[in-house]
Amino acid sequence: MAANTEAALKILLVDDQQSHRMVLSAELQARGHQVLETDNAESAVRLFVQCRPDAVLLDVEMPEHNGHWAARKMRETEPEGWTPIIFLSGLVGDGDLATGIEAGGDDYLFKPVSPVVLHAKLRAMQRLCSQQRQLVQLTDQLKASNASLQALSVRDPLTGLTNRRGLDVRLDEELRAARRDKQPLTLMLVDVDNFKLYNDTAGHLQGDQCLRRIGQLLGETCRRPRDLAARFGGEEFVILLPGTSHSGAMLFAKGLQKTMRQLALPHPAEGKRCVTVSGGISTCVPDGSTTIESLLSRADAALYTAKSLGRDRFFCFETQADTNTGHAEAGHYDRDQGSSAEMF
Ligand SMILES: Nc1nc2c(ncn2[C@@H]2O[C@H](COP(=O)(O)OP(=O)(O)OP(=O)(O)O)[C@@H](O)[C@H]2O)c(=O)[nH]1
Repeated sequence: MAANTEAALKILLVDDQQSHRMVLSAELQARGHQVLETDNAESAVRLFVQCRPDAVLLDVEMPEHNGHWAARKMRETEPEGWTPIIFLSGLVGDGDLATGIEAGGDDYLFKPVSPVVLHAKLRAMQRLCSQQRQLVQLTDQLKASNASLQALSVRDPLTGLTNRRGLDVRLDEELRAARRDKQPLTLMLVDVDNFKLYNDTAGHLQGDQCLRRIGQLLGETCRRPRDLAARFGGEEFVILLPGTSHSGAMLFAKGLQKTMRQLALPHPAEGKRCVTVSGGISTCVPDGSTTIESLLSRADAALYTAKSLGRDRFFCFETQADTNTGHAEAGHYDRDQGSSAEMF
């Protein structure tokens, strides 16, 4: 490349007169630019799409379609991008200039083109182009940062589960969907038993570790795409099971208890063997009067009962069934929606 301040560009040169093209092309190539040439508007648009040049030098007066037409078409192919288009014209009227800019052109060069003016304009376009690229890059970075901030804002840092804020959003969505589709929705409040004792005996850091492990287990237990495990706060978790009936919820809870037993997290307090959890279940096909608060308060009441009955169990508000007494076992173990075993 010759000694100048322009970086090499890929330039699409469109002019129906071969002699003009030859002069300009030679001038541009002497400065190290790569030149793509064509003599008509239609093939110019095709080349523009195929080769994505860095800049376009576009004759205005051409047979068939003129340069303004080509500029319009080029702009249509890059709604979010911007490639500099400089018109080459023998016309000097204000009206022509305005029409060209209106059609998507950025500047005008009047024939015969002065090499000094040509390179000055190319440099100016390059500057604008690189600023625009930086802006696009910054915008992309900003979008990525926003997306990760958004993800962080709904994540509980200790367990990695969805936090209360994320839960509120999902609860609202699932409640609306269940109401609309007339499908059951199960909400469980899961609380670690005797956790104050755990902390008091093993210390808060060890307590955190225990919560992390339980959070992981709950997350892994929620296998269906719309199932959700969330940290409700403190040592309390929420499990949301869309499309899951009373019987399905009991089946899920029993499975969870089994996994907890297999995990056998030791409880550090004297007289205690393993960490257990209790759960309150609320299942309903929501109607117009069902709210997030009413679901949570029924699950909370059921959790209170589970605790009072001796902990290490799940209790269902609507059926008053207890996972440890076998009340709900009479053939109601199909978690799938629409089962004939549903109890509503
Ligand atoms: N380590 C740790 N402890 C927490 C966290 N959040 C809440 N806790 C503790 O969890 C304990 C909950 O105690 P309680 O509400 O009395 O419940 P519990 O001791 O589990 O008793 P039951 O629920 O009746 O079985 C309190 O000591 C809280 O300080 C946390 O993020 N990390």
